[in-house]
Amino acid sequence: MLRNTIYRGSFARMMTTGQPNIGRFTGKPNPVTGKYTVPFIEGDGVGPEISKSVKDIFAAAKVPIEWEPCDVGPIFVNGLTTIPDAAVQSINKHLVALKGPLATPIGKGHRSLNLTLRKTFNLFANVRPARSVPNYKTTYQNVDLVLIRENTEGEYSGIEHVISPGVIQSIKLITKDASERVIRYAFEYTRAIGRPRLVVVHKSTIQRMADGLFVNVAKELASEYPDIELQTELIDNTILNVVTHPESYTDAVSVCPNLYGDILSDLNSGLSAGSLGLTPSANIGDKVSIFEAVHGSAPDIAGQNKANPTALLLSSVMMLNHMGLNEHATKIENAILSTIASGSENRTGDLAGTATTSSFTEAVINKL
Ligand SMILES: NC(=O)C1=CN([C@@H]2O[C@H](COP(=O)(O)OP(=O)(O)OC[C@H]3O[C@@H](n4cnc5c(N)ncnc54)[C@H](O)[C@@H]3O)[C@@H](O)[C@H]2O)C=CC1
Ligand SMILES: O=C(O)CCC(=O)C(=O)O
Repeated sequence: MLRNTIYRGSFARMMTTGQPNIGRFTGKPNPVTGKYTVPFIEGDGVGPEISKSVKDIFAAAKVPIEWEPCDVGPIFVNGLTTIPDAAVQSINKHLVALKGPLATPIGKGHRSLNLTLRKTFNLFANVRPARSVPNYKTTYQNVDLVLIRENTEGEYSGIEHVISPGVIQSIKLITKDASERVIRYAFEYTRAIGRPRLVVVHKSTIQRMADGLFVNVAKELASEYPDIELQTELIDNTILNVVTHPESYTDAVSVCPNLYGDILSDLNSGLSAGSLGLTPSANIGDKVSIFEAVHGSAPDIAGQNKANPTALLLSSVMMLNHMGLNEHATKIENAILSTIASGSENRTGDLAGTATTSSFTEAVINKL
């Protein structure tokens, strides 16, 4: 009974009671202050602006969290991109972090720090829910999509070679271990939020060995989850179905290899909100988890007080639920959703409103 009611009517609240058995938070508050320490990577571009919004709202809501600034500025070790030891130690100590967007230079300089973080902490599953906001009308209504993306390999393995001038080989690495880890998590997650269906999105007609392995692992694991119906779907069919009938996925969780998940989740954001500014995510590992917005550093609007902080705020709500601070999560989530629903003067430009990052933040604080 509980399983069918957990996810309904809430945005990003699926982790409240229905915690999967994998990747649970084991951190403890400081025994003296009663507060949890959470490393905060504010990020680039709009990162500092939307991070300030989170900090202001958390302070107003009296959330028992102390932020620890976390610098992940790139360091090169034997030519490989890595992050400072202090950041690794802080995140390993506190077992959780909140992260703003990190920009990646194109074609030169350091490798993506987003990927480096996911690899460093083995954050194997990226949970990306995309839901319509109640009373905020977009082209599509009642969209409620949950996507889990493999987060450590696939096309993001960073293995590329020049075979000969003008010929590049880029390797999509798929391993049984990583596939098993994310698909098992996806089964557990589907069960925990009370959905009856897990859809494996793939292209094994073409990527016969790589996606074939991913699909076969799912089929093998399915016998351990007789309460969940496993379906497989070619990615091109998924794209068409999700655009024409997004409501047909409201009883399902989807899981897919890395790049498909990156692309599909932006599509899901567009369908649910018409913007990237609302979609949160959780990068889950066995020990550590890092929460971040799906969007990037939005350099086109950085420093202009225009960014929508909701995606990072909802990521922080997912984090609070993950940490068991459910009441604070619900309070902040409700304040955000009712602010967005309250009219265009309280919505940022990406939602066709006139609010600034700071006026939206004020409005949320007034609704706490
Ligand atoms: N997880 C991460 O930290 C990610 C980082 N990136 C990095 O971000 C940089 C910019 O990437 P883009 O491809 O331009 O994608 P982007 O997500 O930064 O921006 C795409 C479009 O969405 C808008 N947008 C994004 N977030 C918004 C917000 N909170 N409020 C209002 N509008 C918003 C932007 O203004 C832009 O028009 C790149 O360096 C990229 O590597 C990109 C995606 C994810
Ligand atoms: O790291 C980047 O530059 C982009 C990362 C990204 O799009 C993602 O995987 O979320």
